[in-house]
Amino acid sequence: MRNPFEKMPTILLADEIIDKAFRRAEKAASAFTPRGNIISKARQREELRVRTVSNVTRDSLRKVLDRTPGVSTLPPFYQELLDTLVDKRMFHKALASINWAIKTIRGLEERYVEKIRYSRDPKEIAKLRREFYGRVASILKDINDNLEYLNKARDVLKDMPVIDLTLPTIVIAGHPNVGKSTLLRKLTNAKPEVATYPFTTKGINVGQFEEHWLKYQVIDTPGLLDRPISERNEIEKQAILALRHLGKLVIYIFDPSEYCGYPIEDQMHLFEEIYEEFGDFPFIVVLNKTDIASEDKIRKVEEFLQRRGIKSLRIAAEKGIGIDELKSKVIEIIKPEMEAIARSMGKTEGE
Ligand SMILES: Nc1nc2c(ncn2[C@@H]2O[C@H](COP(=O)(O)OP(=O)(O)OP(=O)(O)O)[C@@H](O)[C@H]2O)c(=O)[nH]1
Repeated sequence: MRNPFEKMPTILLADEIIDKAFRRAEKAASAFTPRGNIISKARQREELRVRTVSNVTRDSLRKVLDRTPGVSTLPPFYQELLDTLVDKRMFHKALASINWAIKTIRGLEERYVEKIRYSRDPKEIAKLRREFYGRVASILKDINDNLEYLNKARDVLKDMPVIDLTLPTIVIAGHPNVGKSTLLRKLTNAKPEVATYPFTTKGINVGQFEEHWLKYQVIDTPGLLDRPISERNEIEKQAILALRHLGKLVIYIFDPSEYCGYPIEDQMHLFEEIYEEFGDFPFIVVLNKTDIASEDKIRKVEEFLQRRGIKSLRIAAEKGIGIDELKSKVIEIIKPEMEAIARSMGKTEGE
């Protein structure tokens, strides 16, 4: 799946829509040669103006609705993300106001066309058309704040990371500088895709890799799973929730060399927090930078994990040491899921 907001158009604001609609109506009226007596001509010309203004306005607004996915139609991951990036309620309200404007303008169009058709006075006919213009303009101005809001939301949402929701997803966690991006690069052949999020200055790294003929995905979210929960704000908590919807497996990285700048005691503490938060997930714990870490520190971390009944794997991501073994472990855990996907794909193809 691609970013569901990718196709969201630039949204014209009230003044721009009004200008465009009125200009089109004048153009249509000047190119049109009405027939009949003076009353009939006035009726035809003004009806054309009213219909054109209504059509152009409603088309502009409908385009926004058509190309913007409704909140409730999105998978949970994107719903959480939406709420993290923009206010889901405001977003929903803005779309609803556009819907309201379309319906109201359509209703007014019918009423004014009818009034114009019944009027016998060219002056009154022109006045009715002006009145209709005024009402359309005021409806658009009423929803202008919402249009502005959607435009801002669009700028944020169209840059959402392209994360494939159908792929089994591995979430990488651990303190900054322990080697998360290095490991992601080693696990995935692809150049990690980086998209910026407001909750992290660095963006999110996504890489995919293929084993046999099935793909899976590795995500590293700097700023999210690398600090104690007490330091996280609401937005970050929500983003973690989004990760929970998506992830299938957590790879937790320790850096027993402490070159990352965090003593192993801090790392153990953070591990406990993440382990609790993702308690229902399978975990693979790796000890990175074993090429430079002291055996003493490595042992300390291993013993800490063993006390909790957790096995760990020694690696040195930069040198590629232990990566194959790690991949096998990943496959072992994810394989049942991959097979299920393969079965469902086979089924669809066979049908
Ligand atoms: N000696 C050694 N250095 C490593 C190893 N893995 C990563 N590094 C180094 O550790 C530093 C941090 O690695 P990153 O992969 O950027 O760490 P990160 O966890 O992604 O960092 P943030 O994105 O800042 O959270 C870099 O200078 C790497 O070159 C390793 O196995 N051995």
